[in-house]
Amino acid sequence: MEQKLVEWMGWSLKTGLAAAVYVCVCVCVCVCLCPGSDMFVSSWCHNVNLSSRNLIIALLLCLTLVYFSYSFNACLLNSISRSLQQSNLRNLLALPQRNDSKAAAAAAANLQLNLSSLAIYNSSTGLPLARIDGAPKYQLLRQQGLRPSRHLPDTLIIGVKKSGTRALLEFIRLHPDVRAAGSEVHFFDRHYQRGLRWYRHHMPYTIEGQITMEKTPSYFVTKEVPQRVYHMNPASKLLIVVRDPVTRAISDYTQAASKKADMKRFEQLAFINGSYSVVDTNWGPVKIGVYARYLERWLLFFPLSQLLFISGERLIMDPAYEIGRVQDFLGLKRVVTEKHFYFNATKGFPCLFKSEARSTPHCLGKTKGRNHPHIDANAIERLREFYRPFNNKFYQLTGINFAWP
Ligand SMILES: Nc1ncnc2c1ncn2[C@@H]1O[C@H](COP(=O)(O)OS(=O)(=O)O)[C@@H](OP(=O)(O)O)[C@H]1O
Repeated sequence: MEQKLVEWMGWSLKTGLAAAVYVCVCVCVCVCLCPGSDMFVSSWCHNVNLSSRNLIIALLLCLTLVYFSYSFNACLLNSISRSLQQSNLRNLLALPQRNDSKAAAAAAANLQLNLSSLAIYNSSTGLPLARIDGAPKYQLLRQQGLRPSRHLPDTLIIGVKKSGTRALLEFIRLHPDVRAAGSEVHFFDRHYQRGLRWYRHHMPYTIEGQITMEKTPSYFVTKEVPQRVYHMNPASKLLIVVRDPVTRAISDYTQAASKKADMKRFEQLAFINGSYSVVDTNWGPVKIGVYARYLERWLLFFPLSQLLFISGERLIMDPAYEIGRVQDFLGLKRVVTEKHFYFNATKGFPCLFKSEARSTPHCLGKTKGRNHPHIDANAIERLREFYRPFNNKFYQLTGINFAWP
């Protein structure tokens, strides 16, 4: 709608200016040709002889004719070319009917044309209206009458940090009906005061029928977030990747240690007083693993049916299985299957044959799937003991036994 208005304004301005210039020229010429006119130009005009005046009148008539025939033909050609483009696109996408946007999205994705960014152009001025990331499919779909626009997310990957949230996002966004914000937006925990308009602006362009997704793992553990998400959309779908809390804590620590050279050992930070008897439940990497505690807050606002729990361990062992569950949960056709994945023995993780961003086989970045430091087996055992009752509570709340040791 906004775009239409801008296009219309551009067109009116252009036409208005042309008309104004044209009227000015006509008025000047008429004043010149009017015998006995006492306007300020008349003295100059009286110097023009009669045959020249006739010539000027003929010229003016010709100009008027050219102007009108140009406007008419431009209009005609425009509408012919638009209908040709539309029928070409329909053939290209083999759409069953004009408004079948889901089929359009899927077919367009099958075109597999890769451009990292593209601009939407104003059809009359030729100037870019907005830059969008995506592929030429959006330009084609726009010509088809399906205008890409930004929407607030319908689905959020809310956590849990270091459980495989990036892998989940990269895998699910292979689906042509899923479009996701590339980086973590942190709207509900850090930027909430900026408002929903700001948030929407950080979302990718989608067409009707596509799901908008965002992942920020800290949402799961931030107190205010469940209520805020509920206020945005009580029907939001929430994806939660969980992993054995002990491995998760070590992964969290490994990431922190990679940024700080003089970081204490994991065992020193996870326990109070240097012995393995008292677990430091205030230390972030340990605290986050008490999943049941955070889940209870979410369940105050959302029914279990709107939450899907994904096993971080299974996402590594059998990504197609977990992605299959996610597609079912989101009401999507199972498009992402085992054909999309291969196991990279060097990395030790599943990788992708191709994705929206790259058409060659690739793995997640080097910050995903790091080598963990050696941790004392007694410390690990003590932590397992600590988490056991919380894990059982979590199994009870979710109705899933993740079988963590
Ligand atoms: N396919 C694939 N490739 C690489 N890594 C994978 C994959 N699937 C899951 N994982 C696990 O994801 C862990 C990182 O989790 P997150 O993406 O949630 O981390 S973050 O919270 O966004 O920082 C990461 O943790 P670390 O092994 O500690 O690096 C991985 O174990």
